[in-house]
Order: sequence, then structure tokens, then C-alpha cells
Amino acid sequence: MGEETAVGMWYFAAVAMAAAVLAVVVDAVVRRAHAWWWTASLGAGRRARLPPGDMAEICMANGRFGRTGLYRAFMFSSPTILVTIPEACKQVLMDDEAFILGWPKSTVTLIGAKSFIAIPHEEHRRLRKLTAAPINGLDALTAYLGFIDHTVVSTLQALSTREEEVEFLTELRRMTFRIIVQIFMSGADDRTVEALERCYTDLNYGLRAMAINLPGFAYHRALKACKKMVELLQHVLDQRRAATAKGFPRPSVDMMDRLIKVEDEHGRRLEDDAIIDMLVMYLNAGHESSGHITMWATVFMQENPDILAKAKAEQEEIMRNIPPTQKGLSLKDFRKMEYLSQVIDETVRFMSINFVTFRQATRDVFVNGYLIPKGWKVQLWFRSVHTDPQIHPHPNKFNPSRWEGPPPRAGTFLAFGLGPRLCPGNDLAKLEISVFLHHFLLGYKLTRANPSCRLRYLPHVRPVDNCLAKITKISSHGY
Ligand code: HEM
Repeated sequence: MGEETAVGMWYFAAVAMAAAVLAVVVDAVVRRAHAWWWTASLGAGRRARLPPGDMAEICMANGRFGRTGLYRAFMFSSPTILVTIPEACKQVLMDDEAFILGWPKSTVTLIGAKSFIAIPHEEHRRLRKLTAAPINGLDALTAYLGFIDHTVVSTLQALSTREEEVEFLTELRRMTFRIIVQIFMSGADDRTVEALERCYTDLNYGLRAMAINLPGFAYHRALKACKKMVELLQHVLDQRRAATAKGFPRPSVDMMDRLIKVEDEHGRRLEDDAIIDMLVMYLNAGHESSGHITMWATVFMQENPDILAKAKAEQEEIMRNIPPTQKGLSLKDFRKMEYLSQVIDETVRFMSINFVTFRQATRDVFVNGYLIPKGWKVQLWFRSVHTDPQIHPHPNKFNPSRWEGPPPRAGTFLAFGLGPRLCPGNDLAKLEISVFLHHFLLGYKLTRANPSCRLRYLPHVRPVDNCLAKITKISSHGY
């Protein structure tokens, strides 16, 4: 190497080093400027009560600042408190006066300004009571059990007769979508249901994507899907109103009927756009998570022969006790599925499909001794709670038996949330997932095309091949 080349290399290395140092210094200055900008107005007293953190755009909370459970950061252009421990999550989730929802604007645009994620407190309570009652509690769900059972059986039959491999997740999302559509707008024609289902695929990719409204971006496609969905739902609503005006009797009351008829204390009814936003939200929340969890529970059982054998034995026992005259499953049978229920709880813990949720403080609040200032956003990290070894020993082990015994301490299991915003579809979700697993365990096998397929984490964790697999019927077991 010539002397000149060596000098050149040293020079290059020195410049690179200086650039790196400068980047670190600029980064530190920007962090301090951020921190100063957002905290200066709080005054020294309130500032001193803030949780640790440095208002950087991304905060490596737990590791960097010790186990305080609350950290401050700067996310989605807002000063934010991240909450990662059960007691603090519980306090925030239970208090819907001090903490309203705080979803990013881009999410509200997609899900609807008149849906639960954006309507005022009182309106939320009123509409939640109306819509949650028909799907909450096992007695209310009796009305849907026959349809769920029938849909599951026909889905599995159809999948197992397909020569080629199928995208198991896609098929499950379709199945759970058909179930939620039946509950919310029974009798919708197949073309509308399929068109809506396609829209939801685009909507979901956009929900947790960067809000860039330019062709080629997921958010742009999601906005287009939303527009189409509103048109489709408006058409169904118009048809429903026209049929009612002509006096055609409805075979049974579904959620759309309830939303059309409901009146507030002044006798006012919901406008069409409010009904549509509610439908957009419920149809979305009502099928995506259930479809994903059904897939993961099936996959985990296939991957763990002991768990599969135990779950199958429980279902065989239930089958032995079903009288020959009974058609399909009953709620009594479902109540006996104790181990299967643990498998589902473990799947929702293990996958934390809804890994984070968003709130905003309406006033200064102290949580775990730290101040959450008025107006600041709050992110509740359910995944951190579910993977904390001090709460769930060996969190990376899929172990349904950890749910044996008394119910978990409040706040340690947040898969369905908690408090006034607790998922109103939790019983429905568990019922439909159980019915699917019941039939699957008794008669089918899943053979994945790419068992160690790479995962995609947003919007929900899933294999990139959507769980491409062959479904084989291995026994007819009474069905
Ligand atoms: C395994 C399946 C499911 C999981 C893991 C799940 C999870 C959750 C969680 C964590 C929340 C609370 C969010 C928060 O506090 O900000 C929630 C809310 C909600 N879920 Fe579910 N969910 C599931 C199935 C369903 C189903 C089947 C429905 C439809 C009937 C549904 C409808 C909703 C609605 C409407 C909300 C908003 C409630 C409100 O703001 O008052 N979910 N869900």
C-alpha cells in the first residue's frame, strides 16, 4: 500500500468518525430540545413527577430505565406515556373519565369518526349497551350457535375437499367474517359479503401503516377500501329501509335493525353515517382477531402433540356424552371445554394480537406515583404485560396449563382489554374459536407447506404465506 493511499484511508476513517460523533451529538441535542419543548410548559414541580424517558421518537423503555412500568416518549408526533405493568394498565383502562381513547388520527379516519373510537363518552355508553347486549354472555349467544356450528362444519368440509393447498388464515378470516355479517346484517347477499371482505383486507393492511395517502401506499389503498365499504353498506341500509317501508316482515331482528330503531332520550335516531361507522367498526373488530387466533391455536396444537392429544381427549369425552338425538353442539357442551378454553387464552396471551392500545389523559393523573399530564397520549403495551416473566413465568413457552385454577389477577391478562372498553365480542370470539377447534380436533389435520415460514408483524402477527396448508379429513367422528 502506498503512503498516499494509507493517508487517504486514515483521512476517510477520521471523517467517518467525526460524522458519527456529530450524529450522536445532534441526536442528543434533538432529544433534549424535544424534552424541553414538551415539558417546559409543565413547570418544575410537575416536570419532576414525570416518569423516566427522553422523549425520543422511539423509546427502549423496559431495558433502559429499569422496571418503573411507565416511560415517557415522543410518538406519532405527540408526547406519550408508555405503560407496561398490570396495575398501571388497570388504572388507566378502568377510568374512562380521566382517559379517553387516543387513537392516531389516521386510524379514526379509517374506522369512522362516529364509531366507538371517536364518539363522546355518553354516546359510547348508550350505543355500547345497545350493541353489546345481544352478543354478550353465553345465553345471548345461543341464538347464533347453530349458525356458527353449521358455518364451521361446511368450511372444514369444503377446505378438506380442495386438491390444492389453501391459505388457511385467509379462509378462517372469511369464515369469521361470514359469522359476524350474519349477526350484524343477516341476509346480506353473497356478492356484497365477498366485496366487503375484500375491502377489509385492504383496510387492515392500512390500519397500522404509515399514513401516506399516495398511490402505492397501504394507507391509500385502505382509504379507497373504506370509501367502497361505505357505498356497499349504504346500499344494504337503503334496501333494508325500503323493505321496512313496504311492510315486508323481517325474519329476525339483527344488529342493523337495532341500530336503525334505537332512539336517544329526545327520541332522535341515528343518522345513516353513524350506523355505517358502527358497522364498519364492528365488522372489522368482529372477524380479524378471531380469524388470526383460530389459526394460531390450530398451528400451536399441531406443533405440540401433547397439547393436541389432551385437547382432543377432552372433545372426545364431550362427544361421548352428547345424546344421539342432539343436532350439533349445545352451550352445555361448550361450557365443558375447560382445557380448550385454556388453549385459547394461552394463544391470545402468547400472540397478543392486539398488542397495544391508545388513550389520552383528560386531566393530570398520577399513576404508579408518576404524573401523566393533561392532554398527553398514553399507550398501553399489553404485549409487555403478557411477556413479563415476573407475571407469566417462562413467557416464551406455549403452556395452556398456566391458566388452570383461579382466574388471573386483574390487569395481568389483557388480551380482551379491561373496564368500560372491555371487548364486547370476547364471549362470541371464544365461542366461535372453540366450535372450530372442536370440529378440527375431532376430524382434521393441518399440513403446512412452509412450517417455518417467516412472520409478518403488522397489522397482526401472521406467517407471510398466510399459513398455506393442506387440510385433510382424518375421521368422520359423528359429523
Ligand atoms: C380473539 C378475538 C378478539 C380479541 C383478541 C379482541 C381484543 C380486543 C381488545 C383488546 C379490545 C380493547 C381495546 C381497548 O381497550 O382500546 C377490544 C375492543 C373491541 N372489540 Fe374485540 N377482540 C376480539 C374479538 C372481537 C369480536 C368477535 C368482536 C365483535 C363482536 C369485537 C368487537 C370489539 C369492539 C366493538 C371493541 C371496542 C369496544 C369499545 O370501545 O367499547 N372483538 N377487542
